[in-house]
Amino acid sequence: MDDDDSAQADTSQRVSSLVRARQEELSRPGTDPEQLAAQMKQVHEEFTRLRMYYQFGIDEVQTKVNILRQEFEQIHEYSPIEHVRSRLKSTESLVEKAVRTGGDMTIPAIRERVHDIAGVRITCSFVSDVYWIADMLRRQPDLEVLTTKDYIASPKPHGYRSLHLIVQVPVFLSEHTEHVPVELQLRTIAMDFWASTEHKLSYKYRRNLPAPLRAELDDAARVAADLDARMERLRSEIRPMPDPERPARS
Ligand SMILES: Nc1nc2c(ncn2[C@@H]2O[C@H](COP(=O)(O)OP(=O)(O)OP(=O)(O)O)[C@@H](O)[C@H]2O)c(=O)[nH]1
Ligand SMILES: Nc1ncnc2c1ncn2[C@@H]1O[C@H](COP(=O)(O)OP(=O)(O)OP(=O)(O)O)[C@@H](O)[C@H]1O
Repeated sequence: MDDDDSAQADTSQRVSSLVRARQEELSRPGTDPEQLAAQMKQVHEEFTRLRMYYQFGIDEVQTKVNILRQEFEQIHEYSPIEHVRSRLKSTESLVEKAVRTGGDMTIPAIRERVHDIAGVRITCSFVSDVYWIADMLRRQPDLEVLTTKDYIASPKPHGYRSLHLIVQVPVFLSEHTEHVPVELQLRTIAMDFWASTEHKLSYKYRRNLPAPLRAELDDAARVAADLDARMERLRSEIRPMPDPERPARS
């Protein structure tokens, strides 16, 4: 078994033991089997509904980003958006994070403390485009920005850089409106390259990277930041930043 397999087996084991604990709790002497079955069905339904709402939240945000992207590509002949990727957190990863962060294992309590169940990642070529796109989204009246974490202005100690927004989007359902938080990660290609490599290494070494690898990554983070600064200087040759004081031409 290699490291990846054993990390996966470890998570699966933790999820199964959680389910077992829940089953044991429900099947204590005196528990009515019909009541037990009804409770298990209810848990399953709650999880299915939760995942559906968050997928709709992703769809809403992704539509907004795609509209901006197409407008730029078709009308302005320049798009600050290079790639868009979305993901709905897997049940396994959600349960693992819910356990890791501590607290009640009820759906409302998990929703309260895990804010990245729905995620959209936007990759740009240039740092100024990251902030430009974030401002465009911030100005949309139906998107409420709940939190902003600027790891570009203040990188994490190991070198991670990105702009994170938790935005809340309304999802209009048949009988009610669900306000769904979506984690938006905005970053440059260089930041994305670094983060995806660091993520793969952290996963392989279960977040305990050997010191030489950590040092190599720290250095790579500095090179990536330097590349972003150099590319930013070239950006003005491609397209000047719009003047926020001047209204756009229709
Ligand atoms: N590769 C990589 N990704 C990171 C790092 N730090 C944050 N991220 C990504 O950004 C997400 C949110 O990170 P934070 O803003 O630190 O969020 P948090 O709620 O304080 O902490 P998390 O428990 O990591 O979600 C993570 O789930 C990762 O996808 C990092 O050092 N390396
Ligand atoms: N906001 C996001 N948008 C798009 N992809 C994301 C987002 N957040 C994480 N991902 C990607 O989804 C994959 C699965 O991530 P997963 O949800 O298991 O963990 P994580 O969010 O990176 O970490 P953690 O569970 O510790 O918060 C990874 O490749 C990760 O880079």
